[in-house]
Amino acid sequence: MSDRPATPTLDRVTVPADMKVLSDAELRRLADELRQETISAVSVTGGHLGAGLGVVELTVALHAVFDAPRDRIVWDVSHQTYPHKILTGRRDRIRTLRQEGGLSGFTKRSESPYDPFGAAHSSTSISAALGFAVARDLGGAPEHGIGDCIAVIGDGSMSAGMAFEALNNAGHLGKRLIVVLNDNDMSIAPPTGALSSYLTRLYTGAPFQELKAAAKGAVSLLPHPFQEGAKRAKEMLKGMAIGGTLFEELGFSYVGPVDGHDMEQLLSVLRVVKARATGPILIHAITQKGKGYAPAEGRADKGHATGKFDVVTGEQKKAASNAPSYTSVFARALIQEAEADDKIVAVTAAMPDGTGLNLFAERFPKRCFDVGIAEQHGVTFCAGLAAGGMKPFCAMYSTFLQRGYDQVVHDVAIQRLPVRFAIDRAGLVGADGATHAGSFDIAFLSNLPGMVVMAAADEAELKHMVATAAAHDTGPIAFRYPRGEGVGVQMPERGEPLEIGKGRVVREGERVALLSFGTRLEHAQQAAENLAAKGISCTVADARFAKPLDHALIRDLAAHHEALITLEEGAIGGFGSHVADFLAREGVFDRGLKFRSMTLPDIFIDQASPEAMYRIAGLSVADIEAKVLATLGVADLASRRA
Ligand SMILES: Cc1ncc(C[n+]2csc(CCOP(=O)(O)OP(=O)(O)O)c2C)c(N)n1
Ligand SMILES: CC(=O)[C@@H](O)[C@H](O)COP(=O)(O)O
Ligand SMILES: [Mg+2]
Repeated sequence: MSDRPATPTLDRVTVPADMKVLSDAELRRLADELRQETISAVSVTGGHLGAGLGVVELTVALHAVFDAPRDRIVWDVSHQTYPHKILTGRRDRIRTLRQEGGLSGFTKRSESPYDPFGAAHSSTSISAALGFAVARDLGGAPEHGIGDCIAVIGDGSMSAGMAFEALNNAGHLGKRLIVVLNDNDMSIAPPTGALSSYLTRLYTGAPFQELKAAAKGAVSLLPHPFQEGAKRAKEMLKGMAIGGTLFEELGFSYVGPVDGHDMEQLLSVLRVVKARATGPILIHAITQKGKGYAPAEGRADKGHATGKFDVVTGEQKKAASNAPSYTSVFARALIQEAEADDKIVAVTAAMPDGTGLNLFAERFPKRCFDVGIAEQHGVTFCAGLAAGGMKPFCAMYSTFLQRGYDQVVHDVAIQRLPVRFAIDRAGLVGADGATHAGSFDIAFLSNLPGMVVMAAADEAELKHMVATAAAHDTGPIAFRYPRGEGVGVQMPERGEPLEIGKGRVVREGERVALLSFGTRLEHAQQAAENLAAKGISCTVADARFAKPLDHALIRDLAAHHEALITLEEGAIGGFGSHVADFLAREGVFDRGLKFRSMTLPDIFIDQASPEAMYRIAGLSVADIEAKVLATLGVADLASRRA
């Protein structure tokens, strides 16, 4: 008969308090079951798999030793928190991850008291945990108090400036603060940079190997009662500390490296740290991304993110599409331009695959730079490259470019340097939700003097915009395009530079002008078609530029239509606002033009399918039709939305 209990250990744990009665052996079993449950859940939802699998033991050990939610465990990025969610009262909803109305794929304060801080962008955890520690010492949260403050940060996220700003401040303040460096030697892609090499040296150096072996040997020699106890842990900890690390120079005690999959080691070290830490302490845990699931371990990205998959084979279920992705169109167009111009270089901040620059790097390894998770540096690095006579394409997701905004203003725009911003994931992105939506770039770029801001209406337009950016040497220029596949239009052989500040009319009509900026054009055309069937004739135009605006086109549309409606997949304050401002200055409203702008609403939209998000945003075809009808005051103002 097996000595395995009939009830899985995981079924006995709803919240971390349930783990306090488990033995170390049971905690080990819990970790195994948690790993299987994580794989099973992600197989039906899709999402971030590899990072969570790599921290299963760490998650169990942290919750076993510390007392969340009083102790604040702050997960960096938080794409690795599915196991944490399962152990903190959310197992019954774990198969709703990243779906509309379901659990977020990241930590979220409104979702659970066990998520003390929301994240999704990287490298914020040490700052936030330090904030909690200082609040604790100043008597914040008097109802329940604040206990230990723990940041769990990956090696990739540690490369960002923000993480070092926080270490610098924490080392100076000297508060009791625990940082767990979860080092799996991976970012989304293999990590680049000198810090990554340094971390690798810390755990591959001979002294560590000897210490690790010694610690392991010591465990088996100890009498049984000590094996799970603090005494052995204390000894182990003493043996494993290596002096003189960068972290110690910054004022942290450094513990490690520890094997982040060895529950014995983890529990021992965490218990001692809990019992003895006085100031800031960094625990260096070595883990493996995708651990325990062969298909993830075997993939180049270690199962970083996945669609729904078959658990047995690891095979992903893919939606069929004939159109190329915008990302791949951008990458191929840039390669074409770079073949003709050796001054073109490309920069990514740790997103080579996501931005398509992996393809560029294969073709031009010396002209492609992955700067790590360092958007601020990436932007200013591009400014330097441009000042030095190169033609840099700074390829970033809209949401991550937010982090480099001061650099866009101060280092690029004010100096009028010709940095080309290729802005991927512009607009709503689906399952990653509000943290990853590219909502603000039109607004935050279009208000900068001298900046050219374009949006591609389809993949052919994107190709032309890459060519336009390559040819534009007199100042900064940006072009935005969304996540996912293009419209399926005929692709030109080569991109042709567009005339700066010139839009185009794609459908001639009479009563209403729909002026679109970006990929809403397809929906505007569909709405115009539907409205034509109802006897309402619409002109549809593609603005192409939010800056400079095509004044002649806008004047013409305003002069010859009863109503003008702008469309964009961006927050208020962007294209529509600039058009409205222009029309107001021209006095057009005084002459009775009916003007409306359709933008993203003034809310953060949670995760959902892209279609649902457009519905929530009020930017679907039906919404456009309803807006036209309501603007004209036509009887069938069926929709409540308009
Ligand atoms: C500011 C910012 N830039 C880029 C990203 C995209 N991103 C998400 S996870 C990740 C890799 C993080 O690596 P690491 O911290 O080592 O965690 P791991 O996935 O290896 O567990 C990146 C680049 C992000 N979330 N935030
Ligand atoms: C956690 C994170 O920031 C990335 O993994 C992001 O989810 C990638 O998004 P894409 O799938 O759009 O590349
Ligand atoms: Mg990592």
